[in-house]
Amino acid sequence: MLEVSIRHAYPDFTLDARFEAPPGLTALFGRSGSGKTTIVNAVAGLLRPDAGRIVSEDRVLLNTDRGIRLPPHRRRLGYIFQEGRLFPHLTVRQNLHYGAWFASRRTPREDAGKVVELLGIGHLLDRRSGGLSGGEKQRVAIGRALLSAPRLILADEPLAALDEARKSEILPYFERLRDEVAVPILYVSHSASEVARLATTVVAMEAGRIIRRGSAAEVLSDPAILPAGAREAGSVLTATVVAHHADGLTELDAGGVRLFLPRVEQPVGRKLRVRIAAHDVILSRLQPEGLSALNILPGVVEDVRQGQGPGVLVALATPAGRLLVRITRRSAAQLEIGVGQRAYGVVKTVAVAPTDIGVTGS
Ligand SMILES: Nc1ncnc2c1ncn2[C@@H]1O[C@H](COP(=O)(O)OP(=O)(O)OP(=O)(O)O)[C@@H](O)[C@H]1O
Repeated sequence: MLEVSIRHAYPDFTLDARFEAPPGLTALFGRSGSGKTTIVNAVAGLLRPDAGRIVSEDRVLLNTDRGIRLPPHRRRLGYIFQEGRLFPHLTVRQNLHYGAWFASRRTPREDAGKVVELLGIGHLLDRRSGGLSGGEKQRVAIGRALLSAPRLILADEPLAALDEARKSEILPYFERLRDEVAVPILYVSHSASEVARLATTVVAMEAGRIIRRGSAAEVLSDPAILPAGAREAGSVLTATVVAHHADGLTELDAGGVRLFLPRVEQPVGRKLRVRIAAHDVILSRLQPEGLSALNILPGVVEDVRQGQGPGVLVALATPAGRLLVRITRRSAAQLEIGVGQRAYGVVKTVAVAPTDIGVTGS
């Protein structure tokens, strides 16, 4: 458990944030300038906040009331930056050892083997890190952070510098980190899809304050919380793999509703989290018939929220969870959408991208 309570004033910005991060991956989520990096820097010990208390796994890292402030190197943190920050002239093995050296021999030798296996970097050990791809570098950077035997991992926008293909290569390693390594992770991101895929807990920030804390499904599907803007709005449903069909589709069960997605390479019985972008859902007041779309979720309208632009965000309570639908104001008026009405959300199978489907952490 990580407990953070920080107050800090810059000339034009005041941070006043308090939250707890339980085990798993806690995403600090908010738009640029909301204060995410300021929090990470305070936890890392790189920023001396005006006032605050930070406790990681029962170790007090900072308590300004009691004059306690551990220096950065004694905080036992693993740091994963946006650009791997490896030593390019050293081999992967040497870069990894650097992490272990920092831990002053606290990492048992067999752990290094486990980390190398977890991240699939065994074949890269003798390569110079300068010659690796962006995705490979980032895997080594994760390994180096892990081998420093950290009590907490800080990851500040670790995927932001990667293209879409590299992102989808790295996301499963962060899932493994979350599910297989018992070290809490504080993960900074402004990407709703990344947070939907990885976060056990989401701490949403705006203008230096925490505006919401909860599970990815709860926070991201709250129409009031759209730090990334309405374009990124979407919901997170939990579903279980039921069958793989010969026509290339995977059938899922989401709270009793059948969903069909392009083939998902996960075994039958596996629980998944599926992000569905609000602009990929069609809303219907009547039960649709004769449609090509395979996924129809019945529900009740819970919330209708007008944005500043032409869009309206409708939250639909369905047996599969809360589904967000983005429609135009005109459609909302034509459909006479109102809270309490029955409606149907229609999701095209091919609208769900592979990066929007991940395994659940718990
Ligand atoms: N050293 C500083 N002096 C003055 N203001 C600062 C300083 N560092 C950060 N700020 C201000 O604090 C605010 C929050 O910055 P911060 O980097 O924490 O935001 P962020 O959410 O991490 O944004 P981003 O995603 O762009 O990094 C910004 O308005 C920034 O200009």
